[in-house]
Parts: sequence; structure tokens; C-alpha cells
Amino acid sequence: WRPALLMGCGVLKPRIVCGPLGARRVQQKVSLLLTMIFLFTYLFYCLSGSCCDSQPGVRSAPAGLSVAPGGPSYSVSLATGGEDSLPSGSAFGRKTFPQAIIVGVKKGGTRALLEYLRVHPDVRALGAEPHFFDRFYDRGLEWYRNLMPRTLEGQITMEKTPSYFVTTEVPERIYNMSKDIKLIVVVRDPVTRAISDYTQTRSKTDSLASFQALAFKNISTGTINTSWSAVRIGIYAKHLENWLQYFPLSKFLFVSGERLVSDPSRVMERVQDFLGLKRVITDKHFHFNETKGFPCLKKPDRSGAPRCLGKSKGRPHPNIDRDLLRHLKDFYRPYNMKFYQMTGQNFGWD
Ligand SMILES: Nc1ncnc2c1ncn2[C@@H]1O[C@H](COP(=O)(O)OS(=O)(=O)O)[C@@H](OP(=O)(O)O)[C@H]1O
Repeated sequence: WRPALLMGCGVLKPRIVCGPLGARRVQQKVSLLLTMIFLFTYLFYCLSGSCCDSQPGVRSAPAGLSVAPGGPSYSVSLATGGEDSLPSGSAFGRKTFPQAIIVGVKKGGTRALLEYLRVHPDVRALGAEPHFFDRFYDRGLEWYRNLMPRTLEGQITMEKTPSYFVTTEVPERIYNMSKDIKLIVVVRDPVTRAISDYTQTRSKTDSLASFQALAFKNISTGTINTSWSAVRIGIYAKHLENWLQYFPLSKFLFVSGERLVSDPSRVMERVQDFLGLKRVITDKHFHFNETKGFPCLKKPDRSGAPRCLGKSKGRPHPNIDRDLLRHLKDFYRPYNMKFYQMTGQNFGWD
């Protein structure tokens, strides 16, 4: 039996021909078995959706998107929209178009809202801002869908790109993707928002002109420079008019950026209701950090310090002359009133 075994014959397979022919047959069977194992493994891998990820551009982030290891990260650098991670994602589930998007506004509190939502087990959100509908639309809808994290049945896909709210072409483009999408707009007093916007630009630009030099065409007459984006973004009523040509008001949720700071759990109740989610995020999830002056997320198991947003959120603002602030307030007042009327909500900025 020993020579027979060496030649590829088994004790339990007496019908196998011994000698060189038997060895070849055994070799053939082994390679057939290995091929089948490989094919089944690949088939299973593809059924779980993983093999699609190697398509060109699927995992590559758009310009300005930083890719970091998975999970929500609070290191943010937002002038380019680049921050956080692309989702690590499980190998299971499907990549779908978002059912809800935080479309604005820049410096409104959009990062805080998205990070709070990511605590919810039924929310899967892209960490970075994809800027698809304003900057990368020519890459096509499949490119966009492939950026999304995988979702299981019952989970919703989300993203946030605050510049969508003020980009004229975006409402029509989103409408063409989905008429049923839910749209969230975090709004903040347009004067504070403009100063926040300016503070961010100043943190990245050497020798930037003063706020008043940029905000006013003529300081003595108090004429506002509406072509400066930091001013223009705050004319919410004007931007909303454009959106309402495509979506009814019922598709929107307007979130007060101020209340998101002062009462995050109540705001999150509204947001979860609007998204049709179970109220999982409650006051248990928040801790007000006195040093930072903002709410931070508590770790679910209470271990370790609460997670606060990074240094680029909650920057100290420069002092602006009171008269200039009054001029700006006066400028925004009629637009704010119109916005309150359109949304049926008084945000209390006046
Ligand atoms: N929890 C918490 N922590 C820190 N900051 C918070 C928080 N909630 C709301 N905010 C406010 O969010 C402002 C930044 O808004 P955005 O995240 O929309 O900015 S961005 O458009 O994405 O750059 C940011 O503006 P600044 O204070 O001017 O930095 C904050 O006021």
C-alpha cells in the first residue's frame, strides 16, 4: 500500500487507478476542488456586494474629501468641504441614493446635526461632504451612489453638503434624482452666520480684509455688499424660493441652529420624527461642555469623555462694531420676515 499511497492512491478509494495515471487523476480532482472553492468564495463575495467596489472611482474621494479610517471623526477642515471619513461600511447591505440630505446652510450647525444623527442605528451617513450636486455632477449618478455607505433594510442613507442650499442648479438636479427626498436646512441668524463664515475664511487666509470692508460697499451710507458670499448666503428667503419651484414645503425640515446648541435633544426629536425614525437619540446622549460652550455627544457606555466637535467648530468670532451689526440686522430683517412667513416658523433673529 505504501507505494500506492505515494503514487496518489488512497486506502479508502480502492477503485482509483494506481501509478502515474492515478496520481494525475488525484491532482485533477484536487485542482477542480480548489477551483470550485475559489469560485464559490468569489460568488459569495460578489453576492454580498463587495466586488463592485473595485470599479474606477468608486472608493476614490472627490477633490477636497479627506479619507480617514472609519467611524465618525470630529477633525474637520471645512473650507474645501473635506472632513471626516468615508464610511468603513460592512460588506453587507446595498448602496442607495440618499433618502434625506442636509442641504444647508454653511456654518448653520450642519456638522453637529449630522454627527448627532449618526448615533442612530438606522442612519448611515457619508461623513465627508460629497459636493455632488454642485461640483461633481458631471461624474454621474452612479458615481454618487457608489460613494454612499451600505445600508440594510430599514436604514436610511444620508449626506450633508451645506452649499447645496445656495446653488441655483441643485434643486432641479436633486429633484431629477428623487422627488420624494427629505431635505433638512439648518438655519442660523444670518448676521452671526456671516461672521462665522468670515472667521473660517480668515483662519485660512493670510491678510484678509476686515469684516466691515468686505460686508459693506460703502460704510458711511451703510450699503451692504450683497455680492459677498458671506452676506448672500444669509438671504434664506431668496434661496428657498428657488427650491420651492421643485419641492413642496412638506419635504423640508428647517432646524434652528441656535436651538441645536441650546436644546439638542428636543431638536433631535423633531428631526427623528421628520425622518420617520424611532426616537433613539435623547437627552441621554448629550452633555453640555462648559469649556467649549457647546453640547458634546456622550459615549453610549459612559466610558471616557464625551465626544465634542473639533476646533474648527465653535471658533471665537471677532468683535464687530455695533453700528455695523445694526446695519446688517436691518438689511436682513425683511428677508428674515419673508423666510418666517414661507416656513411658518419664527426663528427669533429680530
Ligand atoms: N455641538 C457643537 N459643537 C460645535 N459647534 C457647534 C455645535 N453645534 C452647533 N455648532 C455650530 O456649528 C457651526 C458650524 O456650522 P457647520 O457645521 O454647518 O459648518 S460648515 O458649513 O460645515 O463649515 C459652528 O459655528 P462657529 O461657532 O462659528 O464655529 C457652531 O456655532
